[in-house]
Amino acid sequence: MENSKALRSWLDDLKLDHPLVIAGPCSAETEEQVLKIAHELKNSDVNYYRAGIWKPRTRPGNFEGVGALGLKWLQRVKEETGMKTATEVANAAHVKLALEHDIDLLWIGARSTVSPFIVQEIADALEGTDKIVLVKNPVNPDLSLWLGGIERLYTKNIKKLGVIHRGFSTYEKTKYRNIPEWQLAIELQNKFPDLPLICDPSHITGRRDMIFDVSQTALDLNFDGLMIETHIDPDNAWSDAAQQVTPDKLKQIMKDLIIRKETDEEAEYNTRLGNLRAQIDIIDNNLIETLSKRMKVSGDIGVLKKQKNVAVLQSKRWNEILGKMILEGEEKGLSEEFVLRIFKAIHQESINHQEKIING
Ligand SMILES: O=C(O)C(=O)C[C@]1(C(=O)O)C=C[C@@H](O)C=C1
Repeated sequence: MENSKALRSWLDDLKLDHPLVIAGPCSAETEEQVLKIAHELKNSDVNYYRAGIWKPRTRPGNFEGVGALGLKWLQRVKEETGMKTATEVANAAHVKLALEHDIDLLWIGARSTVSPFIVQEIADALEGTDKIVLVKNPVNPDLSLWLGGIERLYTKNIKKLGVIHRGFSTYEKTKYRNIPEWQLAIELQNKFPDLPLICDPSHITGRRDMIFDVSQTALDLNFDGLMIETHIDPDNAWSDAAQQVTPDKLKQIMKDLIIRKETDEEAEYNTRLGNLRAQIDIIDNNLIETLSKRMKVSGDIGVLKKQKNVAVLQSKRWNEILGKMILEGEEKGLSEEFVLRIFKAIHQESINHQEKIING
């Protein structure tokens, strides 16, 4: 699959003057709940009304969705409010039912994207559809697997495609439910600049008080839209209560978000930007120069260690360096997380370099 302008034509055809918004409850619970939220969202920026009908839960015994019955409720939403509808599908049977109920947008969840068998089954069932199909990232940060999902759909002549970034699972405790790893989304944009890219801040944060900030970051990174879980009574939602917002809160978020343009043609802006970018170019060259010098010294240490038969990894020395650099970084306004990432990468490269020397 190659990038092409045609990939974003379904989005362009909507002629929106704001980011695409997909909102609605995590799960359809009752007909009344689904309709009540929908009516609250009717005259807002929401383009697609979402509701989970089949819910993949981490452990059995939790609410697993109302099933096909909920699709009828979504049909009523469309009839009564005019909003288009969206739901998650996870197998061929779901696809069949969703198409029979004229759901406008289907998405493949993170736990399905990890399995090429499931994605293929869904792609086969959707062959040639003119519905919009979005693929959430797999739970693990694997860009090829994510794009593989899109390619399986594309090969089945499904042309209204897009991706949803919902963050990645991690064993580490972080402030996020699923860490954003924005770098992956940036890489994806580099490969497929015209593939519509939606952010799901609800699953990234797992907490409603962080949704605005993550949404703003997404827009600053040129995302095309947002999927935000919205519930009339979030605290008493049957699933993912902590991350849902009320319809009023959603409207406020949409109002407060700043939408920035991709670039500006004004001459003074471009001159100043050009000057600053020239500075960045020089600094980047110096960084490479410095890193290469460091690697040469590391190589000399490797030669020395080889002569004396000493192990490559020296944890005590390494921890001293890390501690010092974190403090140094802090003084210079660099976050601990950033310093750790950079120096871990440098250390790994230094080890690889010495390994080659010692075993060469
Ligand atoms: O100090 C050493 O012994 C080195 O080999 C250098 C270095 C580094 O790159 O800073 C590399 C590997 C060791 O684990 C510790 C530090």
